[in-house]
Amino acid sequence: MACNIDQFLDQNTPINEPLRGKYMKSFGYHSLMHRMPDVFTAMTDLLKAEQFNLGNKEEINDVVDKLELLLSEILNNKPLRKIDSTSTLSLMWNQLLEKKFDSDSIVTWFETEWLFTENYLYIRIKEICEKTKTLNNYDPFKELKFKAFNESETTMIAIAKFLILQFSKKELDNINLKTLFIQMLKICLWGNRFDLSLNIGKSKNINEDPLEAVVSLDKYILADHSDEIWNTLNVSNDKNPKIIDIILDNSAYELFTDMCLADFFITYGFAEVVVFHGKSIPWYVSDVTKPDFEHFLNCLVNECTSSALQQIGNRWNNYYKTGKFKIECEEFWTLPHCYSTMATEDSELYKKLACSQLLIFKGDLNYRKLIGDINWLPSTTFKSALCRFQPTAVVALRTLKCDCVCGLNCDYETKIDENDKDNNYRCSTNYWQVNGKYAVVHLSK
Ligand SMILES: O=P(O)(O)OC[C@@]1(O)O[C@H](CO)[C@@H](O)[C@@H]1O
Repeated sequence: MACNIDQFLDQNTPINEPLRGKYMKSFGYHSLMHRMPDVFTAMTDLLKAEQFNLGNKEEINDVVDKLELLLSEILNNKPLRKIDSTSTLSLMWNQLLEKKFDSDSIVTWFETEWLFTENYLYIRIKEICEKTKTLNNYDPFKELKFKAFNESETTMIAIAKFLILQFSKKELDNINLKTLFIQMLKICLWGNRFDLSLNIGKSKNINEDPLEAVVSLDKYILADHSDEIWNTLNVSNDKNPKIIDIILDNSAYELFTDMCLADFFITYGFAEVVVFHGKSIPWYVSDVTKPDFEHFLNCLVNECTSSALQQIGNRWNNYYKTGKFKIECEEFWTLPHCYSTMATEDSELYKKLACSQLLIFKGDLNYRKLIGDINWLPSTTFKSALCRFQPTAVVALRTLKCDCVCGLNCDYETKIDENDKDNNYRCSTNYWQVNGKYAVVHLSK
């Protein structure tokens, strides 16, 4: 053990409490103590490989040393410190750190709320790169995100061919339109399984048939509001222009599925504009930045050999050029705030989101921020877990990768027992919350 274990409790996070790494049976403890070394190894391996491309061996070695010191700080549960940078985001972080230092007697990696310290990790990584001459805009995860794109090409081609066929049909009656919507919604949901921070260093070839997967995976959805979301989409209101916002998660395959869903909204008139919200700095290994978004479109148009992907890529690139697809990377998404504080912490963003028909939050980290990273009782309703965050209709599409969940039907344990009765990998009581196998489709309006 790298740090004083007296500060740790051999239990899970207490009910209705925020997740903290000090609870040794929690995913936060496992992530900080055992997953972060893998994330750091992946970063330093990529940097060492870059030495021969960037020709700045000395500076890269210095960054590698600083990353190793940062990892040692985490594993030894050291106190957090302010960010040594003058960037706008760093100054915002330093205001939050000052408040934290004033309010909490102990501010360390494992004692402080895990949501805060895990988000803080990525601004510390940004600080290390920012202080260099040749790596100040370097994305330590870029190569991993590019590789993930190549590993998902087969499945993307299958979906592209399916979409082109659907879009070629003149008219879809309401039943077929709803069927197509739910297929796109669930392809988008399951696109969240492929998150590099969980599978760091392991290649994740995605070869499944996405349409078959939507059917076979339905039994792993523990709360499914797809029908209610469809009904909400069909309720007209006087908001103009019709905008739908997708708060993004991971690049590569997940981003592809997000754009498929966005194309459905544009093609069938549910939205005139889809606004994607990305991250302003490299985040959680595979989260989408604006360079990732534009690189992704460029890959589809110029690097793929598949005519279907080129056709879809040109279609989406045209949406992007004509303003039907927009990407915005507000600082708020790379601060540690739970979304229930958005109305006060970033009232401009809250007002902007209030103009939307629908907000679709993708993935686990967004979900955690939606529900305050609290260890709710699973039967707690999604609406109450949002703690009055409701700028407009809110959807969460999330595969469970972290031990906090809400809004589950009373039969969720029966479902899990039926699904996993033959598998002996039930290594812990909350294994189903952290292995990315189960999912929720929530709506609050
Ligand atoms: O948001 P995503 O990409 O679906 O998942 C983010 C994640 O990998 O990071 C945290 C653990 O480090 C968890 O929220 C989750 O496991």
